[in-house]
Amino acid sequence: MSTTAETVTVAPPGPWPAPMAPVPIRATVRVPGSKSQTNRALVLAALSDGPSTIVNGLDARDTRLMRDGLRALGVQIEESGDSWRITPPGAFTGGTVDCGLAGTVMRFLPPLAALADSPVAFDGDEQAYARPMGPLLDGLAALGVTVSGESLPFTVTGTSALAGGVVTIDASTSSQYVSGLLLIGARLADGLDLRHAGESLPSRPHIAMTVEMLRARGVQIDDSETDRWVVSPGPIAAADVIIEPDLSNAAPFLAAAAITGGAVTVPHWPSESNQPGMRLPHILQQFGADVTYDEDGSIIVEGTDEIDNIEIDLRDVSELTPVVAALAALAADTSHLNGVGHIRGHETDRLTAIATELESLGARVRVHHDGLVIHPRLLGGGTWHTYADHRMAHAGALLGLVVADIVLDDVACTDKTMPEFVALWEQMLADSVAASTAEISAESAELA
Ligand SMILES: O=C(O)C1=C[C@@H](OP(=O)(O)O)[C@@H](O)[C@H](O)C1
Ligand SMILES: C=C(OP(=O)(O)O)C(=O)O
Repeated sequence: MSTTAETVTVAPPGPWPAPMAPVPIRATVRVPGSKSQTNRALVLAALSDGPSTIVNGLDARDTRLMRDGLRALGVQIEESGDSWRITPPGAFTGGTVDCGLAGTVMRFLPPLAALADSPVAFDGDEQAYARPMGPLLDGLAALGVTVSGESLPFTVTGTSALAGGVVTIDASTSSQYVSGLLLIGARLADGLDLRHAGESLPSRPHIAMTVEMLRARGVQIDDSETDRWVVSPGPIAAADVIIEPDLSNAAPFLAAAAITGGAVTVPHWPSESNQPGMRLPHILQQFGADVTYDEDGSIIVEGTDEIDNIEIDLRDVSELTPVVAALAALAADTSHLNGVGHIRGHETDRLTAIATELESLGARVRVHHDGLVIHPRLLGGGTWHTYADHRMAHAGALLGLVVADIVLDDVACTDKTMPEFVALWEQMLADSVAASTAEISAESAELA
């Protein structure tokens, strides 16, 4: 039997004892659709010249907030199973948008609000007030939009007739400012000539994803110069799209095979994608796992008897950091995770959260301006705080497979991008036990 997203339920709030793996993990896990693609597809559909359909869109808190936010701006969204029909309004209306803790909502919807015919008020979870917004809001102000506030909560008062032109921002704290502005670039009278001037730019594959999805809808973008994107004015064509599985959300499942000497298969692994999870096969190989693909397009990760330490720059794929850090805490020697200073502004300050939680289990961790140095030690059980961060929950669950008595203080935060996480995880364990039992029975039958 394979573990699927359709047959599962959302985890209740409260403590969750992370189950240990009684046998090597061996399962097939179908992960739901990509958060990043879904929320881009929704925004692009709202900006398009006609109705669009999204199939296999992720149904989770971040994409619910996006759908509700778009509805507040006048967009019509009809949901029928895993097929959503999005009809853009004649003009975006004013209203109130709840961003929750979703970076894609707080960074992609203010530019749309700048096109609305009346003010749009943005709010979110209290924890989201700490997430950086300044460069995006300054970029909107440079376009002639009135913005009150520098972080959540704030109000955007735009006009449906923005001129556009040259805008320079410092996107070193999030690539999402660039993506958010690019999404509306074609709708500005003179288009958009967006430049990044700052220390360094994280998550470039996510910007490439934005550019690719805009181009697929007929938008012309010149990105031949580093850190500059020139978007020509013009219509954004409606399009019907199928969303890929969320490869970053496959990370804890694939890593489960790596740390237990098992084998996990994830179907529908794309041969090409701008999702950061495309780096996972290489990362898991660096940790010592074997990676193969079958003829049906599934990836298979198999653990070996060792977990190697690694030195890695995760700047492009920083959302993988919590799971990579958990693997590093189980490795043979010290690992260096670099290029991720900006994840202090993710769902929580992830550098501090990872260091605090790993140290509480017995590891030694040094936080520096740009990342983490993780010294593995014999780990013991304890409370693993998730800080409302879905990927901290993934990391804690992963460690719990091989370290006894880890209890996650709250696993309901996985609802942010994968409400099925606990059900999929528990099914993965049940499937592994069933696979081992079947193997033992087959061996006994052969011997008899
Ligand atoms: O555009 C996107 O969909 C995302 C961009 C990245 O943000 P940062 O550039 O802030 O890291 C990534 O970490 C986040 O999970 C999703
Ligand atoms: C950083 C993340 O999310 P967000 O889209 O809220 O920035 C993440 O999912 O790891």
